[in-house]
Order: sequence, then structure tokens, then C-alpha cells
Amino acid sequence: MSYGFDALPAGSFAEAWRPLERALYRWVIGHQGSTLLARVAAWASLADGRGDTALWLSGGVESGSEMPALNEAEIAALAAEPMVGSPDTDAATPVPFVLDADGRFYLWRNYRHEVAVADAVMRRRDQADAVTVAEDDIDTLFHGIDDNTVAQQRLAVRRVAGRKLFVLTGGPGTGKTTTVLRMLLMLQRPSSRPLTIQVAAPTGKAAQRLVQSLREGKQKLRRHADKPLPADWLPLLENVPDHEALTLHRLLGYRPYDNVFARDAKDPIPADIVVVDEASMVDLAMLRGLLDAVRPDATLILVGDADQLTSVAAGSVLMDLVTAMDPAAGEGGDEERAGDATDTDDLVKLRHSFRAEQYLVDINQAINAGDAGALQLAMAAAAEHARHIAIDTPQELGRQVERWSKRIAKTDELRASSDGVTDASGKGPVEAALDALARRQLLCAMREGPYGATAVNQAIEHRLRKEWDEEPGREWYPGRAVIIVRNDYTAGLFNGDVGICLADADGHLRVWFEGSPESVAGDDAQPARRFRSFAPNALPPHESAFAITIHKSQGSEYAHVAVLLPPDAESRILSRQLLYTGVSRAKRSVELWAGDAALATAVTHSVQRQGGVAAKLAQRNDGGRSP
Ligand SMILES: Nc1ncnc2c1ncn2[C@@H]1O[C@H](COP(=O)(O)OP(=O)(O)OP(=O)(O)O)[C@@H](O)[C@H]1O
Repeated sequence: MSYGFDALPAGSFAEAWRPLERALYRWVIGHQGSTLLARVAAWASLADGRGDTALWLSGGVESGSEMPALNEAEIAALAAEPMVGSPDTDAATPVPFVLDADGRFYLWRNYRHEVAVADAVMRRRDQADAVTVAEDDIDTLFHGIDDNTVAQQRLAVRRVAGRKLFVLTGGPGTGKTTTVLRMLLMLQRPSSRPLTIQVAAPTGKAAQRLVQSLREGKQKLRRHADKPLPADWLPLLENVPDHEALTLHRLLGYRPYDNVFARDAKDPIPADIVVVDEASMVDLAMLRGLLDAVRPDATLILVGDADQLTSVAAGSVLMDLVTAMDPAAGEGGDEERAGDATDTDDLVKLRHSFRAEQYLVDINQAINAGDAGALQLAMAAAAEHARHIAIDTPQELGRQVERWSKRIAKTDELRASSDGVTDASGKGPVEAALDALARRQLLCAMREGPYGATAVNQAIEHRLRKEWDEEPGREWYPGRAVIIVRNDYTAGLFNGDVGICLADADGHLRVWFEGSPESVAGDDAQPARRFRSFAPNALPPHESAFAITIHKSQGSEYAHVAVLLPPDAESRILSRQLLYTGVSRAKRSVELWAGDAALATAVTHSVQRQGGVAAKLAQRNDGGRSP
């Protein structure tokens, strides 16, 4: 038997293939697969690496893959190969690949993930209990307000009752967390026993922001000037977690060495309600794990902004769920149905933004609509709060980086002394330094290359060392901002956590991070922010954080943001979702560092990940799910 190590004819490999695809090609040939199958398998693997869960064989370039479209005879030949299964293939006897009736070609694991997700989603949707919600309760939770600004929020709170799965989406500042808090109260209301609630997010930073928002929301409910929450609701409010920030990996008990989750159907998450924020970052495999690990009788609430970048790993599950569950699909739009009390839908899209910065809302909307003209107008209307700086050359980038670096260098808080500050007393200079960092952030579309975060960080640090009179090339110096890039459960530091290096009076350096806040007893006590420090050499893998990728910024917000795009308008990386994710991190003002052509591509090019989750859900929907 040949194992495919023989010389292959020249031109067997496509240029885009990585070593993995080349190895897979040889493996297929070595196992008596045809060259056609070897080629398709390699393209499917590359598609998986780029985030698609399936390869659309008859799609050609439209499918997002460079693989030429296959004709019917080729597709039929593939289907006949022993290594290629069909949707009817018994899950207990795996085959390497699956081809479905619509011409989607899968790696086996992706196919199984999709089936499991679609089945679990439908089971959860079907198992909703009929619960009557008292309109008075909704009025109480919204302090009697019932106007257009809160119509969708009220709808979500009404509809979540009795659900085993609920999806809440909306852009920045539309009140997702505010609504989740009220949903949690409503879910607890009919229960005769205290319910266990777990909240989590894909990154440590996002989880931290979630609990912080919940904490603020709880305070607002308690202290509302006119209509504070009545006493009989307060135990339910207390029961909403506001101090423990769990990453999704942690919630699922991820075991990195085996690459499995400890929590599953046999040993589920011990919670009656599980909330996962920033769900756009959840990939297909993770959603499968989550659906498996939430008890069938528990409620899973997925919250996120479906217009944002999808997960790094394969899948676009939030978008798929929104597509499949959208009550407005084919109808007049769910705004028209907002007041319909008998509505049974389990997806709500929040649209009204509560942020004062309407100019940012307009900019975000223009990007999401793919409307370059509207973006230009919105940027102009935002006056000093939005700037487009055309950057087409490394020289121009250098000038902007220099300007940016000088602003950072003048931020005194970043160089404050941490003298006398202990982990317990944390506050003061540490809090001020971390807050100062969150005021300005440079976000890069790319990681590598002259326009990538790594190079830009180097340029900023070079400049900062000069401005701050530090030795050139010194790795650690007071004021250095770092971001953790790998979870470290022992240290309690997570991917995305940002820290600042500060020196005490003796020049000893420590890197400071914000930890979960202390929960403080008593209704009116503000939970104290908590800070922890580490010796620089004790940190888990990290990078400098003066410039980070847009991907890494997901789940974080900053007052002032600059978004840097590479000038190459042909770059695959440029997309509306990328631009929107970057720009929507800004709370006050935004700069777009981008050449005109690159910006136009980013606005107009929308990423459509290939996969079959939405189709599988639609199929199961048509199969007679009770409404
Ligand atoms: N119904 C409401 N009435 C008044 N203010 C509201 C309401 N809902 C939300 N807000 C305010 O809008 C702001 C954003 O709310 P929230 O943090 O819940 O939104 P979000 O969608 O989770 O935002 P982000 O995307 O920034 O995480 C908060 O200041 C909140 O108090």
C-alpha cells in the first residue's frame, strides 16, 4: 500500500495550502482516495482554518474558497467514495468526510458539531414551558416606563419566561446587560426556591465587564429615584451574581491537555440559568459543548452583537441562530410586533441605543449597512469626535504613530509610583493607571506586517522609551501596558486581561491587573474594585498592549479608539464585521487610520462564513416545531 509519500505530480498542491492541507492531501491519496477527494479535502481543511465549517462544492469563488466549483458528475463521484459519508451515515461509525444533499462538504467533526448543535437548539426551543407573565411585574422592572425606547427590552423580559434557550442581540449601548438583569429577575419570580445563576463570557475581560455591568444595573434598580425595586424583589436581585467573572472555558471545565470539557450532559453545569455574553465570539465546537453542559431543564441565554466579528475558530453560530430564529424573517419586522403580548418568539433584537453619543451610533449603523456614503456623512456630522486619517504609506503611519505615542507619553498616570500600594490596598495610582489605559486604544486589523499590532507596538514602545528616558530595548519599564494572551488558571489571569507595569520608590517593578471586585455586603455598599500585582517574570504569555488586534479587543470598550487598516484594498482580512467591531469599541470618539480604497473595501465587504447550521435549523423548523 502506498501512503502517499511518493512524489506527487507537479502542481498537485494549491499555493494557499498550509502544511496541514498538504499532509491531508497525501493522507487521502495514501488511503485510496481519489485525487479529486484529496483536493476537496485539502480545500475543506483550509476553509475550516479560515472559519468555515463546510465547503460549498458548487459555489466556486462565491463560496469564499479559491477552489473551482465542481460539476454534478464530480460531486456524484465524490459521494461514491468510501471515505465520504452522507447525513445518513451512522454517527457510531465515523468516516473522514461528509457530503450533504446541498453540496456542502465537511470534515467529520464539523458535521457532527453542526448536527449536535441544531438538535440541541431545537430540543431547547421545543421544551419551553407556558408561563404567564404579569404585566405589572414588567412595569415594576421598568419603573413604569413603557415607550418605544424600551419596547424591545420589555419584550425580551416577557418572552424569556419558561424558555430553555433565549437569544438577545443588539449593538453597543442598546441595554443588553440591563435587559439580562431584568430577565434574570423575571425567570426567578415564579420559582419557589432560589435559583442558581451562572454568568460567563468567552474572554476574561468580557466576563469582568459583564459582572461590572450587572453590578451597576443592580445598584440602579435598588436606588432608582422614583420607583426603586420593591422589597419582595430584592432577594431575587441579590441572587444575581455580580462578583464572579467566569470565562466560558472555565464554566465548561476545559481541560487543555485533553482538549475536552469536564462539564457535559453527564456532569452538567450546576446552574438553573446560564448567561453567556459576547456570544458572537463563541465557535461551533464551544457552542456544542455549552449546549451539552447546560441541564435540559435549565435556561441558556445567549447575548451578543451578531454584527460583530465571528469566533477565531470555525463557525458563526450567533449569526446562524439569529438567522434561524429571527421572528421578523419574511414578516413586517419585529418592531411592528413589539407590543404583541402573545408573541412566543425566543429571539429579541434590541435596537434603541441609550448612549448619549448618537454620532457613534450613526457611524456604526452606516458601517453595518455597508454604506460608504452614509459613513462619510456620519463621520462629518460627528465633527471632532470622528476623524478619517488617510494612511497609505509607512511614512504616514509613522507620523500618526508618533503623534499617538506622544499623547501616551504625556499620560502621567501611566508612570505613577506604586509606592506603598499593596494588593489589598490596590486603588489609587493603580486604578488611575488602568483607567488611563482604557481611555485610548489603538486597534489594528492585522497582527503581522508593517501595519500589524506587533510592529506598531514596537514603534510605540521605541518612542515611549525615548520620551520617558528609558534605556532603548529595555523590556520592562514603568508605564508598559501588556495584554495576557493565554489563560492561566493558577494565576487567575486570562486571555485579554490588560495590565500596567508600575515601579515603587525603590524602582521595583510589578505588573498590575484588575481582579474580580470584592463583593461587599449591604445594599448601598459599592463593591470595591480589586487589583493584583505580579512580578514581570511571573506572568503567563503576554504581549505589549499599546496596539492590539481588533480581534483581541472584542468584549472591551475604550473612550477613544483608533482603528488601523492595512492599505492593501485586496486584503482578505478587510471586512465590514472587522471594521464595525473595531469602531464599536469606542465610547466617545474614533479615528479611522485607513487609505480610502481599504476603507471602501472594509465597508462593502461582508464576511459570510460557510456552514450548514442555519440550514439545519431551518430544516428542523419546517419539520414541525411547535411555535
Ligand atoms: N431601559 C433603559 N432605561 C434607561 N437607561 C438604559 C436602559 N437600558 C440601558 N440603559 C443604559 O444604557 C447604557 C448601556 O446599557 P447596557 O450596558 O445594558 O448595554 P449593553 O448593550 O450591554 O452595552 P455594551 O454593548 O456597551 O456592553 C447604560 O448606561 C444603561 O444604564
